[in-house]
Amino acid sequence: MSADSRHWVASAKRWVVKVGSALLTDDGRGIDEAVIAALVEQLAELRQRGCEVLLVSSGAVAAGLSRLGASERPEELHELQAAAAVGQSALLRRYEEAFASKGLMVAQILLGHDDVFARDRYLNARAALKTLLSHGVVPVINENDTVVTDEIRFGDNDTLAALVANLVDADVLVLLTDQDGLFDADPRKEVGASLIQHARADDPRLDTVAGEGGVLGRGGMVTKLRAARLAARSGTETVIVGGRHPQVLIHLAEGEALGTWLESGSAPENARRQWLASLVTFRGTVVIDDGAVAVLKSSGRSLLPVGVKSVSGDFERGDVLLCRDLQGREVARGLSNYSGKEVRKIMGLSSKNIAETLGYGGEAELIHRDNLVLL
Ligand SMILES: Nc1ncnc2c1ncn2[C@@H]1O[C@H](COP(=O)(O)OP(=O)(O)O)[C@@H](O)[C@H]1O
Ligand SMILES: N[C@@H](CCC(=O)OP(=O)(O)O)C(=O)O
Repeated sequence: MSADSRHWVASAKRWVVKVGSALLTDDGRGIDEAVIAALVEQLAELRQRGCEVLLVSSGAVAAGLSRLGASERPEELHELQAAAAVGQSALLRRYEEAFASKGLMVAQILLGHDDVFARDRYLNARAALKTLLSHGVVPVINENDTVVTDEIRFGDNDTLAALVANLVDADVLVLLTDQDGLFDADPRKEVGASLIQHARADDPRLDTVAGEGGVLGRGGMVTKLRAARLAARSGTETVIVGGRHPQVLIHLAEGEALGTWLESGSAPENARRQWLASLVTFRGTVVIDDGAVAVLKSSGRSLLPVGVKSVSGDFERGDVLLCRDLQGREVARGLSNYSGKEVRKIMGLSSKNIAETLGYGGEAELIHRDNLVLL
C-alpha cells in the first residue's frame, strides 16, 4: 500500500460505517433527518456497487432526550438509560423507513460487552451478523444502553464500531464525525490546525494530537484513534472523515483522499492469526485423523466433527481447542463451536447427522476456518 494512495478503498468489500451523535443529532437538536437521508442514500449506493455495509449509529440518548423535552443532558444513569430506550426506537424507525425507500431491509442489533468479549456470544454475534449480510440486510448497531452498567459500557461508539469491524473482518471502518478528520490539534481550539491525511494507526505521535470530544460526542479523537488501533487487529483500515461532506462515502469508494486514513499496517489474515495465536490458554484437546490434518494444512479448510478421533478436557462453545494429530503433534488451535459434552457425542459423525444426534442444529464445523490458526 503506498503512502498517498487510497485506491485500496475501491476494492473494499465489507464496510463498517459509524455515525456519531454530534453529526446525527445536529448538536442535540433531535435527529437530523437530512443526515439520515444522505447517509442511507450513500449506503444504498455502496450496496448497489456490490459492497456489504454495517452501520453503527449513535444518537439514541440525544434523540431520546429531545423527545422527552429535556433541555440539558441529565447526570443520572437511569434518566440516560430511559432516554436511550425512547430514542433508539425512534432512530430505528427513521432508518427502517429510509432504507425501505431504497428497497433495503434493516436489522437492529444492540450489543453489550459480553457479546464481543465472551467467546460463545462472540461466535453467535459473528454468525448472526454474517448471516444478515448474506441475506442482504443492513445491520444497524448500537450499544445496548438501556441495560448496560457503567463498569462494562463501551460508552463511545467508536470502540463498538471497531469491535464490530473485528467481528466481521471488515475491510474498512469509516468514522463519520463533525470535523474533516484528525487534525494536528483540536480545530475547535486551534484555528490553524491542519488535517493529517495519512498515518499508521500505531504511530505513537498521534497520542499527543488526539483530543477529547464535544458536548454530545463522548470520546472525541482519543476514542477514534483507539478504535483505529483495535480495527487494525483484524487488518481493517480506518478512515476518519467529515460526515457532512456531500457524497463522502461515494468519494471514498472512488479512492479520493478525504479525511484521515489510519493504516492498519498488517494484512487481514496475519492480523487475525496473531489475535488467535494470542489466545494461549486452551480448555480442551481433540485428536484428529490424517485426512483432517491434510485438509487443514493444504487447503485451509474448517475442522469438521467427522475428522475427530478423541477429545479431552471440559470446555464450552467459544473456548480454545488444541488439535493434535495421531502422533500427538500440535497441528492447530481455534475456537470451538461446540462444548466438550457435545463433541463427545458428534465426533466421527458427518455434519448432516449433528442435529439428529444432539436434538438441535448447529454449525457444520467444529472449528470454522476463520477461527482456526495452524501451528
Ligand atoms: N486532533 C483533533 N482533530 C480533530 N478533532 C478533534 C481533535 N481533538 C479533539 N477533537 C474533537 O473531537 C470531536 C469529535 O468527536 P466527538 O465529539 O466524540 O464526535 P462523534 O459524536 O462524531 O464521535 C471534534 O468536534 C473535535 O472538537
Ligand atoms: N450509544 C450512545 C452513543 C454514545 C456516543 O455518544 O457515541 P459517540 O457519539 O459516537 O461518541 C447513543 O446511542 O446515544
